Amino acid sequence: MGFEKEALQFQLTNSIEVSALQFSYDDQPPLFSNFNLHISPGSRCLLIGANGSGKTTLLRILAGKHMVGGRDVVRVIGHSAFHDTQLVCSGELAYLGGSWSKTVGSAGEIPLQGDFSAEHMIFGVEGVDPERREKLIDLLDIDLQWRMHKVSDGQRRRVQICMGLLHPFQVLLLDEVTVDLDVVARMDLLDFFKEECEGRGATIVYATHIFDGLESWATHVAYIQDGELRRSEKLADVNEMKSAKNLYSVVESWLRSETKTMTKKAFNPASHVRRVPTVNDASPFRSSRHMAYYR
Ligand SMILES: Nc1ncnc2c1ncn2[C@@H]1O[C@H](COP(=O)(O)OP(=O)(O)OP(=O)(O)O)[C@@H](O)[C@H]1O
Repeated sequence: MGFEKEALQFQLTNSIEVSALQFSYDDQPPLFSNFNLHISPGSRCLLIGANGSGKTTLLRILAGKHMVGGRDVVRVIGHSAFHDTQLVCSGELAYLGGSWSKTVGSAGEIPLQGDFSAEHMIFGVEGVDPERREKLIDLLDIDLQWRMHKVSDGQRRRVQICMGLLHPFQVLLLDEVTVDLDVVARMDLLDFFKEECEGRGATIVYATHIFDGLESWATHVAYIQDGELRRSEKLADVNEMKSAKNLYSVVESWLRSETKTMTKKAFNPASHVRRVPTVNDASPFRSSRHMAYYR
């Protein structure tokens, strides 16, 4: 199936459209109920939310990894993310997730075991423009002789990222993949993403807890709380940004006000949504949304 990319590009108002999404994991209450999201072409959208708010799940749904309702619920560049498998096969929709064992863009599932070189991995991806491949190898400062089972986490991550970007994506979903990268690699990669959006009209959704350098990088923010979209707007329109030091402090204030709201709800006898905290909740081993700040 040919996608007639350029014709589509002109017609599309949104490269990502989520309409009335419902989703729950087995035997759990719904994580998303009537969730809507629209992201326009060329956007670099930060997906923000506390730990467990649903960012990874949403990105995986956008990546077509979960079937959710009919063909019109999740549309990516005009196609059903789940049903139109060509989206992923062609590399137009790429997903870079948090772990090496996950699907790497259009390259499929990457096995972890075995003594493979970086060269073997990277050159194993077919149908790639050699110039783009060289550019990425250079950008990510990859030594093709690296043995994948002997390199550091950050070096392994560079190879993973390189493979995921080999095909020129139209939509790229990033689930905190820059976490192991050093500052230079991270900034160079962010610059590359910016070029891809500005030059080719590509769209990026980036879930992260690290906000350094993102004020001037991101064009939009989408903030979710417990599976609900709280804000979705241009970064330039975020009011709090006008008086805040940086994006980090704005996000910190959003997440802190979540905690306050939750505490109020927990102590409100009329509320059946939140349970009242117990003594055990003071345990240092209990998961906390503020772990987000330390990642
Ligand atoms: N495979 C799964 N089965 C059941 N529940 C899951 C599964 N994956 C995630 N969840 C639950 O869904 C909710 C959202 O998880 P998700 O991983 O999407 O959050 P997140 O915003 O990406 O969090 P983080 O910032 O910690 O990465 C959490 O309550 C989590 O426990």
